Amino acid sequence: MRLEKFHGIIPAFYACYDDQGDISEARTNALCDYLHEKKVNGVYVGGSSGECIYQNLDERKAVLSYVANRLKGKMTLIAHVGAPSTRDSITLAKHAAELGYDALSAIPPIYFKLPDSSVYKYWNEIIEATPLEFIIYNIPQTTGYTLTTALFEKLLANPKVIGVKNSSMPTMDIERFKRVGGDNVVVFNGPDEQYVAGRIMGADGGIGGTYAAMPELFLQANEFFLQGKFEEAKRIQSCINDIIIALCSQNGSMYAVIKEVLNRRGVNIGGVRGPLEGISTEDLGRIDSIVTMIDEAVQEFCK
Ligand SMILES: CC(=O)N[C@@H]([C@@H](O)[C@H](O)[C@H](O)CO)[C@@H](O)CC(=O)C(=O)O
Repeated sequence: MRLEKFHGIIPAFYACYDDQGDISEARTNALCDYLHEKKVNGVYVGGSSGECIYQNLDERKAVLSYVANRLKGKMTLIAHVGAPSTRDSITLAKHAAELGYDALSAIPPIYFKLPDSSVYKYWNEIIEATPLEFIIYNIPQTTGYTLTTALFEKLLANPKVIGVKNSSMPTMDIERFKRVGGDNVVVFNGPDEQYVAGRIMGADGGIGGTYAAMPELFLQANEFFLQGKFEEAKRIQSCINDIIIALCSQNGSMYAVIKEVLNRRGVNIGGVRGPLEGISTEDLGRIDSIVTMIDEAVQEFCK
């Protein structure tokens, strides 16, 4: 199937900084190699987890280049090119197209509350800027904008629009988008806490911010789903949720905690950029327990 390359487990790629807080090519490569080794289906580069909102245009272009240079031909590559202005989004889109990304994606416009007509125009101008296919990014909790099924349907009139990454919390939204698009579109589950539920409601896979901290568990959850082992899928999701709650309950932001988890797992990608909070001394001991939770879950479920 044409869209099959977008199915499965697609981690949202993290920002990889050096010790001074600048984008690091070497650390970006290390994260690429780690995810390739884990056999994930693709990566979503430069989205929320990529801290795109805290990076300038040159930095975002550099990240897109480093990842493409390392992973092109090895897995599916999706470039998130949403930026405050249409102009910058198009610059990023053209750059991603030159690098051979498989698809583009973008959040709706941020900061000003704009009408549907402006959102439609924004996405369409990005879509028309390159030959690449496009995945809409619906994440109302951070953008304040909720994609309706009516606008989704209107966007799907353009054959370059192949799906939606849905990060809103109700799994019903996944069911509704799938209902509108059918087999010709790919719907990604966004909230990692309900990966299994999202799959049951019609998602073809997921793009998630915690996948890279525990790729084995999400790959296994996906396998359980595909094999129709719903009891096991429910149990692994429950374990994943305990881990996500722990990742989100520290003094440091979730991304800072995940980066330290990765560090303990042998991949140093630096810290986070302010205003995201870094980890505290108190967090360090608790992060040991989170790593243990992940290791034990991998032992239990991924034989
Ligand atoms: C609101 C939010 O950030 N949602 C995340 C989730 O993966 C989220 O990190 C996870 O479910 C933990 O709450 C993704 O849907 C977005 C994402 O991964 C990205 O664009 O990087």
